Amino acid sequence: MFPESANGYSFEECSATAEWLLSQIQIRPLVGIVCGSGLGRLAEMLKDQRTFNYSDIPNFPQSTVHGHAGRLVFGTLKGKPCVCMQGRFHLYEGYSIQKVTLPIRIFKLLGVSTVILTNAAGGLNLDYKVGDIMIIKDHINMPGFAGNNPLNGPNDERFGIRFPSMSDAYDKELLQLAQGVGAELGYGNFLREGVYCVLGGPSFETIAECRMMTKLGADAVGMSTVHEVIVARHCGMRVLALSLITNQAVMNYDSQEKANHEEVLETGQLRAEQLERLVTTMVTRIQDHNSA
Ligand SMILES: O=P(O)(O)O[C@H]1O[C@H](CO)[C@@H](O)[C@H]1O
Ligand code: HPA
Repeated sequence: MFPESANGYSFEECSATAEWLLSQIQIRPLVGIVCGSGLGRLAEMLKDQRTFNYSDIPNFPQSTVHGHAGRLVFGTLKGKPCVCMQGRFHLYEGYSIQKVTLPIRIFKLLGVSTVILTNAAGGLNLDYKVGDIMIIKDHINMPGFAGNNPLNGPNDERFGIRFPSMSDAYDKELLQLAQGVGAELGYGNFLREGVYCVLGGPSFETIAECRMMTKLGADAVGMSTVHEVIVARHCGMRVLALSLITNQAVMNYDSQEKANHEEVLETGQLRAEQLERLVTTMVTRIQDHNSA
């Protein structure tokens, strides 16, 4: 089955981690940010930082992937209190899906009401170019089809309901705000809106798999984010998610191209500044909501 399947953290364990963090910091974050592969510089935009290595936080898993520093950073973005994961967890690291998504529940217990997730993704849509930023409007959860869902196991109503809807996973108001801010910043010719398909990884996709995902309506493919979105929505936080298209998925048998993590990290560096500007400008404009 899946690693440590259905072994989540209890509400009390999550609360203990959140209370430990709250006892060390002055600020109360309203926005939670997750940095994708190679996109960790975003955390450096925070002012008056207080940083924790994941290894020092009770119950936290460790980052094992190059391009994911493994630090939780608290601070403000233009005065707005934020918490930022400089490095996320992935299923292929061998963690249970509940462990992968634990920080999202911690965000909730810290007082976060809006989550902004970023990721690096392969472009499936033939119109997409490397360096495009895709605002995620919907997802296809492949591990979910196989029964690997972060909400598996007993449901604790203190987090959320047993059967949460996902037709409203990506907040429409935040999506429009991202479009508006992107247009203002002059990102019109590389800002997209599309469907993200998550796979388990860590192997990249075959050509046949990429063709299949395109037929299913996916515009980009990656190995993260969706589990975090499900957990965030389950506990009532609003979600905005952005994919940086770091490489073109290989769709042709004649192609000599091969997906590789180095290219993913390099593209991250090229577009990091624009992505940072988009996220920071958005954060300053977000209206605070207590729940979705
Ligand atoms: O989704 P993030 O964390 O950005 O990372 C992406 O980059 C890695 C592959 O290069 C995979 O982990 C994929 O999911
Ligand atoms: N496939 C899966 N995950 C990814 C890719 C890809 O092409 N690029 C960045 N993350």
